[in-house]
Amino acid sequence: MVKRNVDLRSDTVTKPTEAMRAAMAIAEVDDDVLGNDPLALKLETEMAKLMGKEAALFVPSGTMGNLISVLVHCDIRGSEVILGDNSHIHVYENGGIATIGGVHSRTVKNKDDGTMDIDLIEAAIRNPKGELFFPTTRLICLENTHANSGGKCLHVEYIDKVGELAKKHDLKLHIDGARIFNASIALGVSVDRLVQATDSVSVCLSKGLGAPVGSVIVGSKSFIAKAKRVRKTLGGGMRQIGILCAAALVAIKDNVPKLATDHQNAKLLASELNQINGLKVDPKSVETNIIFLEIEQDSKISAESLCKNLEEHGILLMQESSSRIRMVVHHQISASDVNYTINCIKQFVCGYPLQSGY
Ligand SMILES: Cc1ncc(COP(=O)(O)O)c(C=O)c1O
Ligand SMILES: C[C@@H](O)[C@H](N)C(=O)O
Repeated sequence: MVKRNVDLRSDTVTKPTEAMRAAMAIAEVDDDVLGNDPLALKLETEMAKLMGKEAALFVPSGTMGNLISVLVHCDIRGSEVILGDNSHIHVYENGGIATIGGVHSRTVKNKDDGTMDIDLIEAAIRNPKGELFFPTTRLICLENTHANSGGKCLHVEYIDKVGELAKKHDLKLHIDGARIFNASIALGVSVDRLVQATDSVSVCLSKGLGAPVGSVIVGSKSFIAKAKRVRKTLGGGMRQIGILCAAALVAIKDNVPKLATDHQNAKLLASELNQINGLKVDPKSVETNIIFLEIEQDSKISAESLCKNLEEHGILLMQESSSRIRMVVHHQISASDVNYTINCIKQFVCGYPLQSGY
């Protein structure tokens, strides 16, 4: 069997396509801090329209997109944000909203479907009468799809309800939409309708969309004007970013249509994995491109030994714990790569002979 490279660590690992590189090579550029980079303006205009918001801003990363959004909404010291205890902002962004923004986090438990119970969100909102003791709640953050729940989609009805709750209490609503296009395709709901109730969204260009770098935040003109200042303060104002925006424009055109295939390949991988003794995956729980695989307790293998063995076959996975592995499918993973991966796993876990033909 011919060894091949199959990188399932994340959808952040994709390499620019030839079409992206060609667009980058001929990109017309200017100084974006001075507001003149033509492809940045084109990308921001296109993304604002796609997301149904007044304006957009290119930022270097999804982490910075979330940080800027929270800092704009919570621009008064002593502000508090309600967010999921298993959300990316709370778990993987170095507590930046606190360490840099002085914003206090009030977590609500994320349910298995990535949502937070709406009654618990409302209960977490501080009573203004207690202002002598309490921070002031100013923002609710959701995440769609929800990565740590396995790429679960938050439905538009739920987002609308949280939006109504935010309005009722004069709060803002932000969505970490790193994979919002995955949610849109999986749910069959347009992105602009999915985020209609929000005040801001951070959209990753460099995940499922496959661009090499960047995210875009969208919101009102006033929100984006403030966001541009915070971006500059954080050192995120860059110069000839048309080179990056050129690739992003290709990514949006070429790769949004491929997300459905990513989801199919993830479901194929999950259903095949689930048939292997000692491994546990719930194929029904795979809604988009992320799979969490559990190694059963009495299994003779561990997550570490499986990852190590597969690495020898060119397959890269993300080990989450001694018994848990994450696999993320993207547009540079084919059905044949999935079958190759399954073949290698079967050989290691069950001792099946490696089938040729891959
Ligand atoms: C849900 C989610 N939000 C935000 C981010 C941050 O994006 P970046 O890695 O570009 O900072 C990631 C992962 O990278 C993510 O999975
Ligand atoms: C690990 C995390 O930061 C990244 N967003 C990923 O999903 O790979």
